[in-house]
Amino acid sequence: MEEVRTTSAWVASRSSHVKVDIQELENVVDKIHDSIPKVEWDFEGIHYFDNGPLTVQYLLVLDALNFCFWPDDDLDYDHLASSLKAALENDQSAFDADRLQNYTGPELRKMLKWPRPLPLEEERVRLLHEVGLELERSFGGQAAALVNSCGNSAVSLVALIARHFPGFRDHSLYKGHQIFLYKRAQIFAADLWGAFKGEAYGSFYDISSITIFADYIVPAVLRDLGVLWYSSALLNSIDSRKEICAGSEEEVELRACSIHAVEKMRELLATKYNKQVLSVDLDLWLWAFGVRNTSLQHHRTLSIYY
Ligand SMILES: Nc1nc2c(c(CN[C@H]3C=C[C@H](O)[C@@H]3O)cn2[C@@H]2O[C@H](COP(=O)(O)O)[C@@H](O)[C@H]2O)c(=O)[nH]1
Repeated sequence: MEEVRTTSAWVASRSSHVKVDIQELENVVDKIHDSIPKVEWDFEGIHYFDNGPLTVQYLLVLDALNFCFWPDDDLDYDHLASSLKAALENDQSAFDADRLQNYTGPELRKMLKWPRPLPLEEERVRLLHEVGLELERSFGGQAAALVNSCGNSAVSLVALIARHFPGFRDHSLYKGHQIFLYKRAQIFAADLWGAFKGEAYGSFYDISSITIFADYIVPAVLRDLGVLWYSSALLNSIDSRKEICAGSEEEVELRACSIHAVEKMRELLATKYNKQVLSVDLDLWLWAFGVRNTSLQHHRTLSIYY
């Protein structure tokens, strides 16, 4: 994920709406270095897990739909994860590749037990079809086969997903440069690692290469911690719940500076305190803090990527 790291750093070195406050970042690191909060994967108890290939299929479907909940005040990630789990428990073939290719919007809504159209529903359906079609065409219909072909490398898995599934190619243009963020592809690797506790389908020798997952929760937490500084215009937009356009400088800076800030935290933990920490662990700590603190305002961007 060198591209994610270097292109995010590139944005952070030229950004004007968002800045990483290195002094505040150091203060946070000084505070947490001897008791880095560890949050367990599935601390909520909402995910499907059977220790086998069906779990891999479930996680790929979950992460294909893991974006943009905020337009509906009542919808959140927990609801998605737990309703997909219930659907699979009720019908073990619900996520078979041929079934994925045929869901309609109303059927998806029914599966998720949601009484009204989902945010970006047509996109969600299209992305499900894309996953089903490509799984069938290249991996015998099995997400587990996709994972098996990456040689226990999370980096290869992310690259493979980006190559096969256009909907996972999370990138942006910023001042003419291509910036790679790969939120859903990376979170799929991290979910496997977390669910299978680093064994079997979750065994990756290079899990430390994964960065955080630039969504709309983590930037809000980093702002709350003082690690990210926002311009007053951006602060106003976020606090007044104004939509921020996908691909705008503000949006790219929010996401890229979040990635860069957490990479800097890791670096400091290693150089100042000799502590080797994974971005995946820092991400889960920050994200869990963010979703428990519902008063934090987050940026609102219509996007299929996060
Ligand atoms: N950075 C980061 N972003 C994450 C997650 C997760 C869930 N990961 C699971 C894995 C193990 C744990 O047990 C978690 O359950 C979801 N999101 C993002 O949050 C947003 C949804 O927010 P809200 O509208 O409040 O539900 C949306 O952009 C969604 O894509 C994460 O881990 N890291």
